[in-house]
Amino acid sequence: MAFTTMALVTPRIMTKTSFARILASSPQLRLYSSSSSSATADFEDDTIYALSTSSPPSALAIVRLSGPESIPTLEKLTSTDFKVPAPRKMSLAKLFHPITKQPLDEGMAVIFKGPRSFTGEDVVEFHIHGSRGVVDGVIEAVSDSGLRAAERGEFTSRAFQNDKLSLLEVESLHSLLTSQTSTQRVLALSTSSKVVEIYDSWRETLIKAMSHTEAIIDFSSDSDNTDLQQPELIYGGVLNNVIELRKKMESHLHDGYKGELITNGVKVCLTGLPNAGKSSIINILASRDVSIVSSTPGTTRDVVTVQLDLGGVLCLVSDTAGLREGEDVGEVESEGVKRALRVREEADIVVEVVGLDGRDSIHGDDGEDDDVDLRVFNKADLREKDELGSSGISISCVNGDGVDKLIRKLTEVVKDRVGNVGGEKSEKDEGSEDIIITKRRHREHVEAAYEALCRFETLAIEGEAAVDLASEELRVASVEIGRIVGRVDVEDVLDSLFNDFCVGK
Ligand SMILES: Nc1nc2c(ncn2[C@@H]2O[C@H](COP(=O)(O)OP(=O)(O)OP(=O)(O)O)[C@@H](O)[C@H]2O)c(=O)[nH]1
Ligand SMILES: [Mg+2]
Repeated sequence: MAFTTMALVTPRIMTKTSFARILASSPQLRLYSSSSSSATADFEDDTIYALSTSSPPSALAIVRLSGPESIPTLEKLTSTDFKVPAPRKMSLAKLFHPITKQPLDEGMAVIFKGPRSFTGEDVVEFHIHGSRGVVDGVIEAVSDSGLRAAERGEFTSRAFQNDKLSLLEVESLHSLLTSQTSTQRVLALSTSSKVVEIYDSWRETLIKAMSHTEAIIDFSSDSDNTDLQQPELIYGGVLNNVIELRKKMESHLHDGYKGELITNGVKVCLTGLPNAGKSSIINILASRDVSIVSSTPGTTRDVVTVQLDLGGVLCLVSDTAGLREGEDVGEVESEGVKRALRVREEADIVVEVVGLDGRDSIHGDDGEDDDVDLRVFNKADLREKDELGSSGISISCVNGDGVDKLIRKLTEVVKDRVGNVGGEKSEKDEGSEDIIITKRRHREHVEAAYEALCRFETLAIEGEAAVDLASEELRVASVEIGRIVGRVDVEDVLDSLFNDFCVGK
């Protein structure tokens, strides 16, 4: 699939006369220094530093230190009459190189005493001017003071190691740092502490249930109690608690994949017959020529995908080959059609573009393709007014008629698919416990826990005979839930996660 490297674009409603072009530049997380090794492998108790803001030049920059030598380093870089400020209070600081005594900058310094800091260690932040000269000078001075350059994500990794953040909160932070749209931002901000609390409470329920079943195992070995054949008597309230939890997991899993859609982007496929105007439409939506337009039917072969921001939701909109078959269709076009069908199949939203060849369907015949979410009748400029039916949306890529309506309608369909994330909360929603799954990893663990609880219920019916196997299923479920938050063996996840962070975070 060809994927354009263009920035995320918010399509602008276009008028007939104004085909405004917007080339928004997406915020790039540039690295000041390049480092590829993971921060988690050899976590040490030394003091680290990094530029936490983007590469110079900028108006201001932040150099951050973490570890036992942070505050002594601040003292080394300032004059003898400098008073280390109280924690969390900004103080003006004239900075000098500790050896050459060359002036570096007049900036601000703030300290955070561990454990009340982001990393849980002593942290110092220099808020300095963002020119290369100043930034390089301060970095060099800090390095000459004996501190080590931080690895990618090492500040966050220390926060995790020091129990300041759970794995799930680290993931949310990463989502926040990489968010491109308002819904991604809102989702990232809403999936940290509240979600941790819920998963932790599930795990607690499971651990309590497990301690009960373990007690039954111990008790049953030196007892000839005949009641032990009846599940209700053996498991008491535990069985009900587990069933209730299993149901909660079930509804949690049936969330329409909204979180994953918001995180990964809603896949929108433009499909239709050759020459209908699919490429013309994607170019209008992207505000640039990403796909070749020509009067020759069968022009598009490869899938061309652009990222769009539709109503605050990241969308991956794909232009695909016109669908046709027959003797005239050569090998290459045929492959294009295959790819087009695959993309259509995998899409979250299918938009069918109808050109002049699809005239018949304009009068309300929605066709037989029930996978189509939106039908767009293109080339309105070439149709008679009375030929324009009521079904779908009528547009013209030549004069811009209906394009604003198309963008509004498409945005509506997309927002319908992802629900109200990022929207205003109704009174009913206030305080609601509903959480949505944002990552495939989380879903897999909830699914595994859910399956273990289903097996538990089946085993529970067998009474005492299967109580040890049933107990094992509770253990499996609790481990799976523990893995989401990062309470149990998560080393494999950590390495790749911290490697995805930028230096300075
Ligand atoms: N008059 C008119 N011509 C249009 C309109 N939209 C597209 N065209 C023309 O129709 C032809 C086909 O447009 P494309 O956008 O390449 O169509 P396509 O659906 O991508 O075609 P394939 O890639 O072959 O499947 C080109 O000559 C366009 O200039 C329209 O709204 N009005
Ligand atoms: Mg095309």
